Amino acid sequence: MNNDILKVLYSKDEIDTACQRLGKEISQAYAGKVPVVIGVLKGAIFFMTDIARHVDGYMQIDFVDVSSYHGGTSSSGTVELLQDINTDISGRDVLIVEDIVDTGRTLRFLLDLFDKRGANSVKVCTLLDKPAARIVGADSDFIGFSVPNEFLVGYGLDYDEKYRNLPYIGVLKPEIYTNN
Ligand SMILES: O=P(O)(O)OC[C@H]1O[C@H](OP(=O)(O)OP(=O)(O)O)[C@H](O)[C@@H]1O
Ligand code: HPA
Repeated sequence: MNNDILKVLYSKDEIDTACQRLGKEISQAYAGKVPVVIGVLKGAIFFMTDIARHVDGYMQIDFVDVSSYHGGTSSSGTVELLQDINTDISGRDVLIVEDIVDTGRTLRFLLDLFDKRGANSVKVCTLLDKPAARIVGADSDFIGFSVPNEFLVGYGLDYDEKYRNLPYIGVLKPEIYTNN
């Protein structure tokens, strides 16, 4: 285990099992449809590619890059659109794929953006949901794990751009971010 990690919250096997379950739920929800599945960079890249392989049927994929955490463990409060999707989503069924919903600000921003563009439906799949940290209302339709209000890293989630490549999700030792 990486030395900066206090404890592993979800192992690679537990994440794989959650991806299989969510893949089934999504396959059923979109049976006969071709959703536009939009991964939210950068955190959701690992989850997006894993879950897509558990969904039956056709899908189109795209990515959007937004950011609101600038190196720290708390949201700046402002969501910046760094890179937009290339797909025309008017009349389409959109599935947003997130690694984590924390304050809800990022998800609220994306839900409003895609609604304004005339999507037929916009649903959300998140691996992690942190309800105790919610500041802005933003609900997900497909949820991997409901997590405690702690700062998590691994499997896409970073602190200061580090730890994204850990194969598990862990709690970062508080001294790592309090010393910086
Ligand atoms: O619910 P919120 O408080 O808005 O937090 C959730 C968002 O924060 C993280 O992204 P971040 O802005 O850190 O960018 P990154 O994915 O590139 O790390 C995460 O990937 C979510 O998109
Ligand atoms: O717990 C978290 N860890 C990493 N990035 C995040 N972005 C929002 N919440 C988190």
